[in-house]
Amino acid sequence: MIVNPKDRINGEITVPGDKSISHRAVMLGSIAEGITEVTGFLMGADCLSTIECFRTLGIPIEVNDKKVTIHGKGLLGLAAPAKTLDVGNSGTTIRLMSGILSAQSFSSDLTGDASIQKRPMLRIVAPLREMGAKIDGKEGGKYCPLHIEGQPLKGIHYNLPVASAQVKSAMLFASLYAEGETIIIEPAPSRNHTEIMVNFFGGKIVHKDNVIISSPVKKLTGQYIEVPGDISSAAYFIAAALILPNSELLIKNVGVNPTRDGIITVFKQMGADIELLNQRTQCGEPVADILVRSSDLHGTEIGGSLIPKLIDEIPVIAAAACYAQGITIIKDAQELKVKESNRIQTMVSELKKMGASITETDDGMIIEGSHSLRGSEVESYHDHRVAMSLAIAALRAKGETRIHNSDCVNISFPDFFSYLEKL
Ligand SMILES: O=C(O)C1=C[C@@H](OP(=O)(O)O)[C@@H](O)[C@H](O)C1
Ligand SMILES: C=C(OP(=O)(O)O)C(=O)O
Repeated sequence: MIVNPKDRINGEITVPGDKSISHRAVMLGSIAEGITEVTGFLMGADCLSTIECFRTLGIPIEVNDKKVTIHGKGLLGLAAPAKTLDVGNSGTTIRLMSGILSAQSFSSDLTGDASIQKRPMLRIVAPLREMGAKIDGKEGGKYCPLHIEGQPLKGIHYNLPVASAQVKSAMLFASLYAEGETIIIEPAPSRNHTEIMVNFFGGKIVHKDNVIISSPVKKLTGQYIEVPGDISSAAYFIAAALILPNSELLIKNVGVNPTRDGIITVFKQMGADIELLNQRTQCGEPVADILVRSSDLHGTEIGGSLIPKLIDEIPVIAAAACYAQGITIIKDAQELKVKESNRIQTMVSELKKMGASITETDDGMIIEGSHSLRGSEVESYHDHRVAMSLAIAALRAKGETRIHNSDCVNISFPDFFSYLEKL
């Protein structure tokens, strides 16, 4: 993809549906009784992988435009799969589904693409084993392919070693089937879409401070789910409107769950002019319209419990920080090393090619802003967030930027480049 500089973006947009919420709607819809209708579903490759996996497990799922209809068969209504479940590039799919599959009365195998095969799985394998699951994988369960032999499970008390919504959610899905309560303690709040949606389908998860208590359920009931726009996708256009002078952009219908809104906190900390309008709740999720105007950003420090609330937005924050006055320090973000690429390494190397003054650290990066970047040849490393973040950096660079392997935007935002073009 070739991106040329732009002096402003203006207008009103909506962004595609939230990826995390779309995955969970298919999973819960499949194990609920009756029909679940989902509007605003993200038709990105990751969520389509989740649909295909549940079809392989015998769940009829229809896809029409952005509406998905799931004919749920109840908690134990999934059928033994006739083939290995292929999660493609999606960490959320493999980790969350493992929680459900651990409790079934059949065996299953899960794998995915080259990137998924390098991502850590012991983080879910270990707690699921404690719950009684028979789950194994390559190198003793460190990596997929995973093999799961469904078993009766029991609730446990577990201190999460990393603030990961995927680990928490794998356990919460398993807890629906377990004997007794499952108690999870989080080191810092991570996205709570599973908790919200399980309760919306009739489950019982309570949350007090950093403790989450989930009780087993007898049944879940199909629901109508409206998926809001993904704040992780809105993030690219928020950043673009902030760094390009004379911009004003209204992004309508975006999920602003407080466990996901770290990017707004950080940009405001950097001096951004961002307003949340028309705040409301939709299927238990906070939603708003986001109004962004160009701003003179200054550097900031980002770390601690803010990191899980903006983990997927760090690449685009890094791109914006290149155009801020002064130094931005991002720390406590080691989790970036185990995403689709090592996002600390890949963002630092590619922004450097564009002339950024940016240094990799053990747990993040340090960016000295206000250097004007130059258009360059850069690489996405097949990581959708890296491709889109580089495109945003390119909008204010001098000259043309060529992003190699940019097709990976299909994972979470298939129309990303046509959005950019329209704006
Ligand atoms: O639960 C989810 O939907 C997600 C959780 C996060 O991963 P971790 O749980 O590994 O932090 C995030 O990076 C991913 O894009 C989606
Ligand atoms: C890390 C991501 O997703 P997943 O873990 O589901 O592959 C992402 O979308 O940035």
